Amino acid sequence: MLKIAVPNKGSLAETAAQMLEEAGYRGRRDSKELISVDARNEVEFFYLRPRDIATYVGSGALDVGITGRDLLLDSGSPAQEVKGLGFARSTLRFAGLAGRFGSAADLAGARVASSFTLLVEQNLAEVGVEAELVHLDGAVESAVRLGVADAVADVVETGATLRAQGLEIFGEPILASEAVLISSGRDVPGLSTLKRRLDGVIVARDYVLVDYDIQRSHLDAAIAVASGFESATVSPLRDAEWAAVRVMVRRDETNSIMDALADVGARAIIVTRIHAARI
Ligand SMILES: Nc1ncnc2c1ncn2[C@@H]1O[C@H](COP(=O)(O)OP(=O)(O)OP(=O)(O)O)[C@@H](O)[C@H]1O
Ligand SMILES: O=P(O)(O)OC[C@H]1O[C@H](OP(=O)(O)OP(=O)(O)O)[C@H](O)[C@@H]1O
Ligand SMILES: [Mg+2]
Repeated sequence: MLKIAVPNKGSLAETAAQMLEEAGYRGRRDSKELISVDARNEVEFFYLRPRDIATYVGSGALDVGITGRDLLLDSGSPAQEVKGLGFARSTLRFAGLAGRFGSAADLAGARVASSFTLLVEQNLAEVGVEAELVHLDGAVESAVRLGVADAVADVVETGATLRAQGLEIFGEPILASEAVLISSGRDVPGLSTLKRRLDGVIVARDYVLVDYDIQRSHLDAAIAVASGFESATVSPLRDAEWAAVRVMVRRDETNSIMDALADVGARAIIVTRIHAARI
């Protein structure tokens, strides 16, 4: 059985569990369960703290897992990133009181609080800066106000949490992170199926189908707006001057593409969600 580590709480947990369900696996029914078996798919799920998942997978105790790229790299575990899963996107950034620091070089001799001390140490070593690291578990943005650090290195999505504490980002990003599928590096039965299924889930989440009718004389202009994943499906209509077109487009581009299609003469533009996909 393929042994899969899944985040049991925090911002990764819900979407990770949802993606596995959408991929056809049956996860736990009760949030108190730590292990659950999906006999039909021959997989066993282990619900663990996101920060510990790379340790379990890297040791070979479990075959694969879902965690954050930042957590994987900060763990120092030999587990390998298999693929990005496109959610929990964030960056690890330095921040300090407005105007206090201009770049990482200004951190020499300063106290830097973070939950990602290994990543920060490596980053500072690369730029040749020696600073004192203060390891904190979370709510790192409070460290400056409370006087335990001069600067922080923390996860930033919108930046709202930093701003609320009067902090400002400085320097280059330390890391761009997202949820990732990781593996122990062994090629185990069921892994390629899991990968393929997750690819399908990502496509179904990120793309929609757009159908429209267009006069053949405007077809090239419309295809130039959206050419499809491989190539657009073009079907004849009863009126030989018209064609029906179907393309996959990125969900976040849907409205701008619909506008551009309408501008080149497309009519009856219809957008449909994709339930499942194998690409
Ligand atoms: N606001 C956010 N936006 C996007 N990704 C985030 C955000 N906060 C945390 N992450 C990502 O989620 C992962 C951290 O998950 P984890 O469950 O350990 O922390 P958490 O969601 O902050 O929960 P906790 O309450 O235990 O701190 C990391 O990969 C991190 O980059
Ligand atoms: O840039 P923003 O959109 O504000 O999001 C970033 C914040 O979200 C997470 O915090 P969380 O709420 O998980 O608390 P934590 O610090 O205790 O982990 C992260 O640690 C940042 O603090
Ligand atoms: Mg957090």
